[in-house]
Amino acid sequence: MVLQVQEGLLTTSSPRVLVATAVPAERDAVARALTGDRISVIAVGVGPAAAAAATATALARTPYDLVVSAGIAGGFQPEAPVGSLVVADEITVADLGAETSDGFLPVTELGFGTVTHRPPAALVRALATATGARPGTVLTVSTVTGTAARAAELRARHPRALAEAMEGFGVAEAAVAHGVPVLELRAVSNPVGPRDRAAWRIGDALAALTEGFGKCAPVLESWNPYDQ
Ligand SMILES: O=C(O)c1cccc(C(=O)CC[C@H]2O[C@@H](n3cnc4c(=O)[nH]cnc43)[C@H](O)[C@@H]2O)c1
Repeated sequence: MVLQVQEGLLTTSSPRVLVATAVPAERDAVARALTGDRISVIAVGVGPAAAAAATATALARTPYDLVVSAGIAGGFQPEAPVGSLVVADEITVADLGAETSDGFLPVTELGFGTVTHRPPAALVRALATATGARPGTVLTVSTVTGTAARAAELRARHPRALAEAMEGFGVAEAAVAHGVPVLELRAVSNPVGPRDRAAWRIGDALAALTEGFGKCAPVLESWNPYDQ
């Protein structure tokens, strides 16, 4: 719920929410769950750079109160099984930094920028309750993990990681630049680990995304941005 003054009167309305998916199939899965005109869904492209550019462009054109990065994802096993939902309490970029002989250094340890954005905690809890999504860290990667060794390395560096996808951090950077809070909600299509593209359960994950958004839309529409 958003408070506004119109012609001297204090009125309320639902927040305007922008949902950013990577590809049109994910956009359509989210849109299937929505009624009303307060939540808009766009496909912003694959990867953090495309996602940041398209999200920033959308935010520059239209004022939104909240941005949600959404779509399918790889799930770390056994915590995030295929078909389950995860909601990010931390959106962390996993491969922005420098490789050294002592291992990976995130950009923050090089003295630059940020690697994590934190969605509003009360809203994360409300979405987890409404949808059954598990809350935890969702990693953003530019390269889909394809080996057990890389999966183990990511989990060692990010013990709270539940899932990896490719857009959340880019969407979050754009949202933060516009002063707008951000969420990430993902449906798990595949385990993070050895590459087996044929085994991705994209249909099941898209169905879970539609069901999840059906449950979270009322929560988003009644959210008070002052309840961070
Ligand atoms: O081929 C299709 O029908 C189709 C339908 C919906 C989505 C796709 C994608 O390929 C989406 C790519 C998107 O998915 C995320 N993703 C999914 N699994 C992983 C993963 O294991 N590691 C990283 N990212 C993953 C990611 O956000 C991609 O942008 C195809």
